[in-house]
Formats: sequence, C-alpha cells, structure tokens
Amino acid sequence: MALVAVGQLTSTASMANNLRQCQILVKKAVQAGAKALFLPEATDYISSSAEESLSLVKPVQESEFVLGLQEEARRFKLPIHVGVHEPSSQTSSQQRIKNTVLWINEQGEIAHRYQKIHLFDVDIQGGPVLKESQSVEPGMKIEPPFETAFGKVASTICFDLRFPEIGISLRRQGAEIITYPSAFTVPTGQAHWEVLLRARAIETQSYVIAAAQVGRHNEKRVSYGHSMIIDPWGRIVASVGEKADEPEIATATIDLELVKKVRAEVPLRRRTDVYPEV
Ligand SMILES: O=C(O)CNC(=O)[C@H](CS)NC(=O)CCC(=O)C(=O)O
Repeated sequence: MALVAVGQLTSTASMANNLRQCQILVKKAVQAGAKALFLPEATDYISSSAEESLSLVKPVQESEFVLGLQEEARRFKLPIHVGVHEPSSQTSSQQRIKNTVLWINEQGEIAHRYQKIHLFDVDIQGGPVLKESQSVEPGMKIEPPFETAFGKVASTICFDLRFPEIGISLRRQGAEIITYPSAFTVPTGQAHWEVLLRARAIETQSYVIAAAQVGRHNEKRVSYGHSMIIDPWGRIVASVGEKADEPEIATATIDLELVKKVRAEVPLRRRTDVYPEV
C-alpha cells in the first residue's frame, strides 16, 4: 500500500514559471507523504501556436524544466511522472515535435518514456478547433508497464483515453495502474472526462491516475481540470476539482490487494476466439 499524488496546474509558455509551480506540487506531495507525483500532459509548457511550440521545444538534457524536475526527484526521493514535449528524432521536411510522458525515478533518472499515439485533431461546432498533428508526430508503439514500489504502471496520454484498446492492451501486458496525463478542453471534459476515466478503470480493473491541466493557459486555451484517481472498482478515490488559483494535489492509497480482489471476483475472460485480441 502506498500513497500517491496527482498534481494539477496551469502551464503557460513560461517554462521557468511552470517549473516553479511543479516545485510547489512536489512540496505538497512530500508533505502529504506521497511516494510518487503524477503531473499532467504538457506540464513543461502550453503554447498558443505550433510555431511557438516549435520555438520552445528542447531535448530533455538541455531543458531547464526537465533538469529541474530531475533535481526535485533526487532531492526528495520522489518519483515524478510528467508530460513534456521533445524534439522529433526524424529528419523530415516538416518540423514536428513529440508529445511524451517521462517517469523520473527517485534517483532523478528518466527510467521510462511513452510517446502519444493518438493525436487530437478536432473541429467542434462552437467549441475548440485543434489540430495537434500539425505540430506533433504520433508515437508508433505502446510501452509495456514498468515496475514501481507500488505496482506496475502504464502510460497513455490525454486523447488516448478515448481508445479503449490501449488500456485493454496495457492490462493484458500486466498493468495495475494506468495513467492518463491530460489537458482536456472544457466542453469535451464536461461531457466525457469522468465517464471515460471510470470506464477505463472498470474495464481494465486497474487504478486510473489522471493528472490534468486546469484553467487559462493563454488567450486561446482553457483546460477542464478535475484531476482524479479512480480505483479498480470505478470509485473516484481522489479528486482535485477545477480551482485554478494555485497548483493543487490530491492523494489516494494504491492497494494492490484490491486490484487482485476485483479481478478474482469478476473475471473478464475475453472471447478472442470470437473477436481479435488487442
Ligand atoms: O498542446 C499541447 O502542448 C499539449 N497537448 C494537448 O493539450 C492535447 C492536444 S491539443 N490535448 C488533448 O489531447 C485534449 C483531448 C481532449 O480534450 C479530448 O479528447 O476531448
């Protein structure tokens, strides 16, 4: 059994300020006795255009944001899961970046990395129009869950939440905790956020940890907030809400016995003789 924290903040285009907000979240997580801190998608920065995003992106070893978080993790022996941007490794004519999540272990090392595979290209009437694929290169693989002191953790990012296959696949690979670091829009968040997260927890019989951006990032972008942790029975066991005046955490205990109990009580034997396995 271990206590973990989800952290919620409003990232802007100022990486220095975003790091300061994360330092507040680290302090709160340490004070609460948490054994890990989970931060949202794009915690390093949220820009107002593809051009601005391309101008801000840096490799992790040159990013004062990532280096600063690694220092925090080392100093407090607190592993941190965090969404960032990284330069593309491909040499193509169209310059694009990667939307990734990192696991920084308690030694401050990057021990796991996942690159977002589903990109958010939407045109909602009266709502947001966002074309993530204009500046972001999609990942090409699901990463197997990684071992932590409190269970096997798997990573997805934000819009990946709408694709149950990735959760099912991660569960099949042994995940006990599935993370959805996000920056959900307000209209889609109001309509879909909680119900999708709870569905992913119930159908995978896993803990779901969903750290989210909240509030106004710039003149164009506002995020829904409502970071939460859900247990394998689908109960919300920690939630932050939508206040955006200061960085905030919520904590919950990860109980692997509950994961075992739910999986034993309601065995989900897939009919892969009838439909394909994912
Ligand atoms: O732009 C960045 O730097 C960080 N990335 C994001 O904020 C991404 C792409 S625009 N947001 C989402 O995927 C929201 C999904 C969503 O809101 C939904 O599925 O309804």
